[in-house]
This record gives sequence, structure tokens and C-alpha cells, in this order.
Amino acid sequence: MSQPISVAVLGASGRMGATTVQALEAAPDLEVVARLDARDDVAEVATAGAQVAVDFTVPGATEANVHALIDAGVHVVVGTTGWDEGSLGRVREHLAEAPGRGVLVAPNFALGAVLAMRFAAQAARWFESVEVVELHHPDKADAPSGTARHTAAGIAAARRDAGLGPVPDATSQQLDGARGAEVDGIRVHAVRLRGLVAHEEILLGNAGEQLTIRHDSFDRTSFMPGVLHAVREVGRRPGLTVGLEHYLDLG
Ligand SMILES: NC(=O)C1=CN([C@@H]2O[C@H](COP(=O)(O)OP(=O)(O)OC[C@H]3O[C@@H](n4cnc5c(N)ncnc54)[C@H](OP(=O)(O)O)[C@@H]3O)[C@@H](O)[C@H]2O)C=CC1
Ligand SMILES: O=C(O)C1=N[C@H](C(=O)O)C[C@H](O)C1
Repeated sequence: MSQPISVAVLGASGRMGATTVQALEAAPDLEVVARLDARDDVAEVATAGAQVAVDFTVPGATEANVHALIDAGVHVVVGTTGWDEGSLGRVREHLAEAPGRGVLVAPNFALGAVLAMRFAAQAARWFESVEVVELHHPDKADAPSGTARHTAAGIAAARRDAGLGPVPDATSQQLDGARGAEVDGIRVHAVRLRGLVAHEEILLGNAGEQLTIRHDSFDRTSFMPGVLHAVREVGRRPGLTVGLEHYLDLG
């Protein structure tokens, strides 16, 4: 058997980091060589000989981590949310000076969630109305979720490509927030409830019919097949990739 891929995990004591360490340790072709948390120096990943680093930290830290990891000479798999066009653009520029290095930023590693986003984008052009509802545990820092933002962006792009106008909405009076946030013209609603893990519904409406696409992560193990696939692939995919769907050959 060939040498295992050596992996560093940033945010290793967190909910996702700890689950990722367990999943990596159970995979014979992957080896955890470093576990980093908030007070550790990112340069340790190079000292430990990591080839790939996985970041499940916090929105305020992830971009700086990625730049430091590129400088440390490793490929990077990012699950942390909070990315925008500006932060992605800076990583793209940095990677242009580090040929061969791969970075994947993926808002959701659950295969069902990735498919739900794809199905929503496919359906979007055929429906007049669409709204996204995401539901999460109340310990989550950001709202709306990275997945909901990515879902809405995909729907908005599909509607634009199909020449559809704005989603109909006659609201002229409202309490602040009653209609949710707007992402690329698509309404996104965030629920925080004890007992939940990570859930999303995409509601699509036409006169006389509704299509609901729903995905549920009941447990953080749901993200692990996608994380392990990304760790194995990222070294073969130079440059910046946004979204696990690009690693899945979905056609
Ligand atoms: N892409 C996906 O499929 C998924 C993405 N997520 C995203 O992953 C992120 C983490 O979620 P979750 O695990 O629930 O959050 P947690 O708060 O449980 O974990 C975050 C961890 O990161 C640590 N940390 C903070 N700053 C740094 C830093 N600069 N370097 C290294 N570690 C740091 C924290 O340490 P301390 O507590 O000491 O500050 C904590 O242990 C979120 O953005 C979430 O949205 C979550 C689930 C799935
Ligand atoms: O914080 C979480 O838990 C999750 N975060 C990601 C997001 O913001 O989309 C992925 C998943 O929804 C779980």
C-alpha cells in the first residue's frame, strides 16, 4: 500500500474538528499528524509534515489560516463558513503565486446537501417563486448558513441564466427581518433550535403547486464521507475550488 496522506486539522477540539479527527483516524489511507486549536501556530503543520490541512474553525479566522497554510506549502480543505467574493478573490490571487497548490472551500460536505443544492438550481428556472429556509443548532455563530448562501447564489444564477425576473413579493409593510435576509435577490430564513444539527428546505412555488427539496443532517458523521473525499482529491485539483459539487463529477 502507498504511504498515507498526512493531514493536519485546525479547530481540532471543535464539534466538526473532533469528528473529522475521528474519521481520519479510522481511514487506513489517511494519517492525522497535527491537531491545532485557537492558540496554536499554523506553521506547525509544516513542521509536522502535513500534506493537507482541514480547517473547521471560525469565520473570523479561516481566511488568515488559509493564507498561512498556502505559505506553509500544504493543500487546504476548508469547511468553515463566512467566505465572500472578496476573501475568495484574495485566496485566488495568493494561489496564482503557488502553482500546484489546491484549496477547496465547501460550505457543506454532506453529499445529500450538495445534491439538494444541485437539484434546487436545476428546478429554479421552472418556478416563479423560491425561498430558502435553513434550520440549525443554536450554538452556530453565523446566519444565514454558508449552505443557504451557496444555495441561494446557485438558484439566483439559474434564474438569471433563464431570464427570469425578481421573485414576486407584494410586501409593503413589515417588522424588520420578517421576510428574512436577501442573498442575490433570494429570501433566506434562519431558524435556531436546540435539538437540531443542520437542515435546509428549498421551497419552490408556481400557481397551484409547490416543490419542497429538504435535506437533514441528523449527526456530524454525515459530513465525513465528503470531507475524506476532499482530503484525497485536493492535491489533484490545483487552484481554488468553491463547493464540493466540483469534486463529485455530477455532470
Ligand atoms: N462545510 C461543512 O460541511 C460544515 C461546516 N461547518 C462550519 O464549520 C465551522 C466550525 O463549526 P463547529 O465545529 O460547529 O464550531 P466549533 O465552535 O465547535 O469549533 C470551532 C473550533 O475552532 C477553534 N478555533 C477558533 N479559532 C481558531 C484558530 N484561529 N485556529 C484554530 N482553531 C481555532 C475553536 O477553539 P476555541 O473554542 O478555543 O475558540 C473551536 O475549537 C463553522 O463555520 C461551521 O459553520 C460546520 C458543519 C459542517
Ligand atoms: O454550523 C454548522 O453546524 C453548519 N455549518 C455549515 C453552514 O453554515 O452551512 C454547514 C452545515 O449547515 C452545518
